Amino acid sequence: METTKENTAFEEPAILIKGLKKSFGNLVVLNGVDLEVRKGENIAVLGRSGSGKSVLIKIISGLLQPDSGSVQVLGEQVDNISAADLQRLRLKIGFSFQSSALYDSMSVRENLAFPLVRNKRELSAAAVNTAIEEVLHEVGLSQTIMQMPSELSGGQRKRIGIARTLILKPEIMLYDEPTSGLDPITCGEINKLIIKVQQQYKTSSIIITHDLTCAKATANRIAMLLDGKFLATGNFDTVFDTQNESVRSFYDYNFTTHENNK
Ligand SMILES: Nc1ncnc2c1ncn2[C@@H]1O[C@H](COP(=O)(O)OP(=O)(O)OP(=O)(O)O)[C@@H](O)[C@H]1O
Repeated sequence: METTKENTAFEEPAILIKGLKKSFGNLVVLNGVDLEVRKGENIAVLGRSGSGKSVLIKIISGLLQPDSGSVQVLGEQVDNISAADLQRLRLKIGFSFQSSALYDSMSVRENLAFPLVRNKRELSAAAVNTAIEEVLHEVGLSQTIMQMPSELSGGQRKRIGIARTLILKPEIMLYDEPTSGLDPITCGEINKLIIKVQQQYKTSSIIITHDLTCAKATANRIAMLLDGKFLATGNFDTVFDTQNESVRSFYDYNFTTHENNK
């Protein structure tokens, strides 16, 4: 499956961040971040451990307040939004957590029904069932409907976690390390699913990852977070065709090692 390439004409931005700053005490984490995620676009955010990637997505989803700067999500100013508007906006944002965040005591069916029953109370039982069947089909796991999370593989848990997010038909997807802890073949399947979600659900996505194979496969553009700012943004080959030592060492350490280990 092919990703849409960087020069595709995307519409207005889904996420627009300007001059974003965030510190914790003396620790400056984000120091003037600018980022535009266009509608329908997948952006991979790369950066070393502790560089502020998770802080960035927490600010985008309104879980953390920035110190200064402007954060616009689907036309709403998240840095200055009422609690009710934020709650409404969050329904349009899907999170795929590193841990998959499934409820272990619930079956796959119950895990998928949960967000619908909680957020779309108007839906009939039949409509809930149809939505569950559809989304399971999309992630290729129809057969797991009656299983418990403990009976699923790591890759299957990730897929069900993504399905649970997709069932609310989000406009934005935030993937936190979607391929971490998975073998290369399962990583490839998750990468294909991320592209399928982009194409089928028309989502705009931020993919936080250390896995450069994932970034290359899934993202229209890469953004490298270094020293509190996006040092380089562009398509994969452009970003890594550089003499910048920090960017090169990130590539050499992560990608060369990863590729050689295949
Ligand atoms: N609520 C908080 N209070 C204090 N410090 C925090 C808080 N949240 C994050 N930090 C600090 O901000 C820095 C960036 O954290 P963040 O979790 O965004 O890193 P990351 O780039 O996602 O790292 P990793 O790739 O390891 O997940 C870290 O030094 C972290 O300790």
